[in-house]
Amino acid sequence: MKIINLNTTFGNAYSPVTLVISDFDGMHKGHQRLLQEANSLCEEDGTIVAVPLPIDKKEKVITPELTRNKLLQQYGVSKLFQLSKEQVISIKDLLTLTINNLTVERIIIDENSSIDNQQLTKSRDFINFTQEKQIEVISLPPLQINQQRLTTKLIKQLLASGQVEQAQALLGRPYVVIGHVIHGEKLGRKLGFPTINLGEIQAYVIPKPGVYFGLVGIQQDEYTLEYWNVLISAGYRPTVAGKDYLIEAHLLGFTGDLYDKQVNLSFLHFMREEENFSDLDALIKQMELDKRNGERLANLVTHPKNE
Ligand SMILES: Cc1cc2nc3c(=O)[nH]c(=O)nc-3n(C[C@H](O)[C@H](O)[C@H](O)COP(=O)(O)O)c2cc1C
Ligand SMILES: Nc1ncnc2c1ncn2[C@@H]1O[C@H](COP(=O)(O)OP(=O)(O)O)[C@@H](O)[C@H]1O
Repeated sequence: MKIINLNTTFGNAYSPVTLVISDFDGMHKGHQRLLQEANSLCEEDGTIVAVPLPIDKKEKVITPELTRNKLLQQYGVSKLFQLSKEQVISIKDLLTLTINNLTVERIIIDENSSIDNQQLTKSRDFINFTQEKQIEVISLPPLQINQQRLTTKLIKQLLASGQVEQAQALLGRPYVVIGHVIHGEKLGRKLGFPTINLGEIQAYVIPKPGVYFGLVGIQQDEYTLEYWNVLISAGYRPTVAGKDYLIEAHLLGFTGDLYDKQVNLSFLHFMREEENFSDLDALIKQMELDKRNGERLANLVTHPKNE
């Protein structure tokens, strides 16, 4: 997938194209449907260009840029119009620039996409502009799941309440956080439960504090990924007077050194609330119980390691 920066003028080199417009945060089933529609309408050699609408920089996201772009590519997008981090531009100017730089045959758009709190497809400017350029506009309504509109906000709410299975159903894949293993307080090993601590995860939506069952993928090299069942502790660690929200994971049955490795952590099942234990012995006792419960769950799931 080619990433096109909007500072460049491209003339009509890529004509004709289908633009798919959305915020694409989460790349959930609603986003996937927009791209499926684009794939089914495009000729064999038709080009699908994604235009991610900017997200408020303060907002936590489900899929940071790298993950989102990888998924866009998997769903058949061949070019991505993207703003650099420093670029500040209105949605209107973003669309004008994009459309002026390409020969756009059609636009597939999320009906909910809005500009200045107004539905984009209802905005006079958008209607006039697309009519003037004779661009077909296909506006798709949001998917309805159990009488609820499928939105990124809904998935964020599910994660905030620990409902990771429901989030997984709407994403079409588990909620995954990717980070590097950093050093912590080195207490885990003394308790008999060493944990990899994930760094560089500030951009992510944080799931409800608690203990989860999950899966970790460890990137060994470009071609090798290893999977392990994990107990994830996500939260503030009140028992050891932790301050910041932290995501850490104990790999079931693993020994070895994982510092600095890149890992992806899938949240599969919420096991229990995070507790403030009166002492470390009480915490260890509970972690041993978590381990037995985790091992039971591990026997219920299949994943690449077992296949
Ligand atoms: C399975 C598991 C369950 C945990 N549950 C709690 C908990 O309920 N409350 C808490 O304060 N910390 C909990 N923790 C976090 C531990 O306090 C933390 O892993 C320990 O302080 C080691 O930290 P370190 O990795 O910085 O050495 C849990 C950790 C694991 C692995
Ligand atoms: N089963 C395991 N699960 C997680 N980490 C393990 C495991 N076995 C060994 N390790 C190693 O131990 C480290 C965690 O030990 P810990 O005492 O919790 O230190 P820290 O506080 O730096 O995370 C991990 O980063 C990893 O390199």
